[in-house]
Amino acid sequence: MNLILAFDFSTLSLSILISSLVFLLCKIVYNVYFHPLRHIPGPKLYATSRVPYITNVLMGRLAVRFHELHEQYGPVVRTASNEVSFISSDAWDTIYSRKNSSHQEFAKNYDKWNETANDFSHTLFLASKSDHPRMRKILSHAFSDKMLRDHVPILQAAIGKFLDGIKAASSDANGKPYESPVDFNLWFNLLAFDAVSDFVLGESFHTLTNTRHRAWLNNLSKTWFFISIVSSFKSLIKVKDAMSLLLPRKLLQAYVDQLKLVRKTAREKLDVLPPRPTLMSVARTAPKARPEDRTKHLYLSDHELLANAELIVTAGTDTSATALPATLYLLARNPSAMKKVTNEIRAFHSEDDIDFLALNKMPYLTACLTESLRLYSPVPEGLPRVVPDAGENICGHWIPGGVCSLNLRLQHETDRIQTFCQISPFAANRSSAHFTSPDSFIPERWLHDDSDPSTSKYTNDKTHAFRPFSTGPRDCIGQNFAMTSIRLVLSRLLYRFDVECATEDDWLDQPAYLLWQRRTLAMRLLPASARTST
Ligand code: HEM
Repeated sequence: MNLILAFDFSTLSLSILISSLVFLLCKIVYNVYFHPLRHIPGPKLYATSRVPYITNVLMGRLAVRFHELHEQYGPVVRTASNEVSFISSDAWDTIYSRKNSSHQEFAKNYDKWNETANDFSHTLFLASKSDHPRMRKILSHAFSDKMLRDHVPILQAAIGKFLDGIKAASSDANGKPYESPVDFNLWFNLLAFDAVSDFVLGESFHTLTNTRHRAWLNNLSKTWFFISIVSSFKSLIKVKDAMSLLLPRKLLQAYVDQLKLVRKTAREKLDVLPPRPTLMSVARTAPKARPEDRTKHLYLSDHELLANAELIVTAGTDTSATALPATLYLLARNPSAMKKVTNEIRAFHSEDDIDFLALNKMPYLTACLTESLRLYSPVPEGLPRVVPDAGENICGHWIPGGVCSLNLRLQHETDRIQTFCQISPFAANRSSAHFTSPDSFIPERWLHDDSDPSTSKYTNDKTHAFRPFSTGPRDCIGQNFAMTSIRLVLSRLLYRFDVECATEDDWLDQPAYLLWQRRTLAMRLLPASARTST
């Protein structure tokens, strides 16, 4: 009897195993040879399933791998069974700017992102097609030119603390400055966090001068790592509460606690009229100033305002905190660019002259920052979108909307497997089809100076494919804030100090999990006078 049972059990297990393998094989054969995306160029391995894609996510190599695939297969590549990656300027317009046959927005993949972070579903970043325009309209008041100009003095005060902080950090045990390397990755992170939180909440966490909240910044980049992993798994298998299942409890707790701190501070600001406008106060008072908007539902609920305050502190900090060290590092590695930019900056009579308007007189600095955003886009990975159900023609390729698994007739909407498309800013910006010498730091390519023969070989660069802040209705709302603050920081830093790399390490070579996992950037600080300006 036992023998019969054992036989039955092993036969059953074997049958299940064989059927699963046959099913898997059929699925692979279907995906590669019969799937509607079968004509899209790309490696067969990537067409089989999402597994190769997720393997790259796990290794932190997704952006780099996309770049390699585009170099090999051209501007359109099938990167997973149901996903296609693009890099061209036309693709940016079709996917992100609604310049497509139906003028439809390609939706974000809400399933993938939801649950991955505290309350992001109530923010601009994950707002549905119907909620997004309302939120964006209200919050864009806070990113107006006037707001930005009014915020500059606050930013300048934070930059002053940053400059004092790095000088102190360069001191040896006896307090003698310029003796020890400074970790610019850390210091730029502190500055970005203090500056953005002051802009959003009207209160800085003073991490530049106080070590109390610094642990959070560390946790933040670790959290991007987990959000990236969890969201990729969610695209493979549907798991509920994936974040808390997969994230180590201690890390999840640290992250949630700190967001609570931002949330608590934001909540205290809800009904306080601050002495100067902040993002929260502007977003809060905009509908009151225009009562007619209430009828059009142009307001943010308290819950939405708090969730957005958290999002913007988080999104604004880590992106700016990547662009700053990357630009400084690239300048330090390229002495002729460093010399040109310091000459431009030090042409000002005094550091006090470097203000909002002065930035217009620094075209070479702007070109250096732009070139750094090209080489080392702070958001390197793809910005995935769902192809509308009716399908769309993207760059001459018909990309169908959701298809049914194994092409069986759809019985239920849930049988539909969505098709995704995306552009990875890193792959678009490093493409040899777009840029001459794509891996070199050449700020001159952005200057378009016809009288300078050294720039003429870059005139054919396809600069429209370069969109580090994305494009269309969901592009980066903080891009002017970022460009202004980064240039102010770098110009005052390079006015006061010379900076040199303290290691031979290639700092740009680091993994990315949604954002780059930045490591220590050790640099030597010297007084500016040590450098000749000719
Ligand atoms: C160099 C710095 C920055 C870069 C490269 C950058 C890049 C981007 C990109 C590519 C997106 C689109 C994401 C997507 O479509 O999935 C985005 C969205 C966003 N960014 Fe930035 N960002 C930067 C700085 C900032 C700053 C300083 C803030 C705020 C203070 C900010 C706030 C946001 C917000 C709220 C969104 C969502 C916008 C929406 O969905 O309407 N970013 N950013």
